[in-house]
Amino acid sequence: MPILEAKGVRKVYRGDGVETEALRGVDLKVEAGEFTALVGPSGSGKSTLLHLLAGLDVPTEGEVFLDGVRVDRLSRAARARLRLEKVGLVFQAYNLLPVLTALENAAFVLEARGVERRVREAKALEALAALGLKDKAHRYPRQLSGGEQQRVAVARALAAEPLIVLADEPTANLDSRTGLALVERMKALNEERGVTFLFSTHDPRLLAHVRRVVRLEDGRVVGEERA
Ligand SMILES: Nc1ncnc2c1ncn2[C@@H]1O[C@H](COP(=O)(O)OP(=O)(O)OP(=O)(O)O)[C@@H](O)[C@H]1O
Repeated sequence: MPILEAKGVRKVYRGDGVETEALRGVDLKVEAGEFTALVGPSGSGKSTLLHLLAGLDVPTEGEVFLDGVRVDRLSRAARARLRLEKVGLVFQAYNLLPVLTALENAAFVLEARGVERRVREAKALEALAALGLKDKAHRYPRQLSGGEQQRVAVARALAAEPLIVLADEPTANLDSRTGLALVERMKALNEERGVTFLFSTHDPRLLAHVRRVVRLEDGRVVGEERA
């Protein structure tokens, strides 16, 4: 059974009298343990597909499954619960909470899951350290640069040790050293803990490690390569 699946997915955005068909019938299966990249030109539907697979939004038509559960039929609250248990998100739009420190942000998902303070802080600190942010753990987001804030968001996704990580351009805005550290951390989680990764990227450092590349164009899957 695939861990992520989109079947005949269409997504139409409606607003201001304009309709945009962002996805035009996408079929995609991702098996547990994959380290897969979504590529394609700007506007091809990569972010939309990641949002639907994460259950952040629902398709206009078609079906979406996450670890065997049909997510597009669930309520918003049930989708949020499923995400909390199983999915780490690295999306620009789901950023840090300004009133929490980097450490508290990185520990946030674990806290929501009811993990005790000592354990969640140790895990959050380890994730921050792996991304070169140990000495900034007690700063608030406004005291961090944009790239540092993004690394905290990545630490939050990884600290929770989810089954699946969905990420939209995770290495964008990172300097080359940090970008590489992130790629290595993702790869290690994939190989050592079997975490499934699906991410959009243009980054050659990240593409060098993927075993499968799915290409989207104009809302459709137009090709696939396996290394
Ligand atoms: N909330 C929205 N409302 C209306 N149209 C949207 C919305 N989000 C995305 N779109 C449109 O849907 C299409 C697909 O957008 P999407 O963000 O999924 O592409 P993308 O491949 O991730 O692009 P990029 O690489 O630039 O991030 C585009 O035409 C975009 O303008």
